[in-house]
Amino acid sequence: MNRQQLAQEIIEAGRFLYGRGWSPATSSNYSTRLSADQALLTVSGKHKGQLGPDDVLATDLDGNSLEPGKKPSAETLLHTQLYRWKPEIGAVLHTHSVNATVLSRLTLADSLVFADYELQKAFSGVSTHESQVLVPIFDNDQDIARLAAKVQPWLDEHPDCVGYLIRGHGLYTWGPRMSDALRQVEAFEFLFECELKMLSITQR
Ligand SMILES: CSC[C@@H](O)[C@@H](O)C(=O)COP(=O)(O)O
Ligand SMILES: [Zn+2]
Repeated sequence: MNRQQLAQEIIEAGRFLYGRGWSPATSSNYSTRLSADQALLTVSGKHKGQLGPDDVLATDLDGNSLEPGKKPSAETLLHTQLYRWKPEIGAVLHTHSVNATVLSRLTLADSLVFADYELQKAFSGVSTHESQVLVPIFDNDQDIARLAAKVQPWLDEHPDCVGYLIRGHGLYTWGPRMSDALRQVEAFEFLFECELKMLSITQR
């Protein structure tokens, strides 16, 4: 796919994710792999339901902008570290849903586990509800380089990781194509909602 087509995928992802309420108030950032050593990312501060072709920019995989004049996403390093981690990753989505925000604050542990949900099979590499999907929760940090440095060892120790939460902030997930990353956002959101409903019933 050429740059124009990749940009269009980001624009359409933004319309969908904003429409579902998972990217409110200019929050979130999205990217696709542009080449072996470049990513195409959303420009910082844009309304994600109203992205246009100029609202993306190319970066190298160290997070440096290749397009002076455009401000890269504040969270660029969290995208580029994923492209460096695995060459097969082709798209990364970061969202800010109510459920991801609330569940990551309610969970006092450093991770949550999904088990016995059929929908777990929407995640790459998961073939049965009998598996366990471990999702780490990192404390939020405005210093994104410091946050990325905490995420990296987890990724290296958990090569099957399908996504992670930042506490009180949001979700990161990824896939070979944009459609895979979008499917995983939907799966996470379904499971976050189930977990919150279960908590509200069992803690009564
Ligand atoms: C509007 S608050 C959300 C931001 O602080 C940030 O977390 C975010 O997701 C968007 O940052 P951005 O620089 O636009 O990519
Ligand atoms: Zn964010």
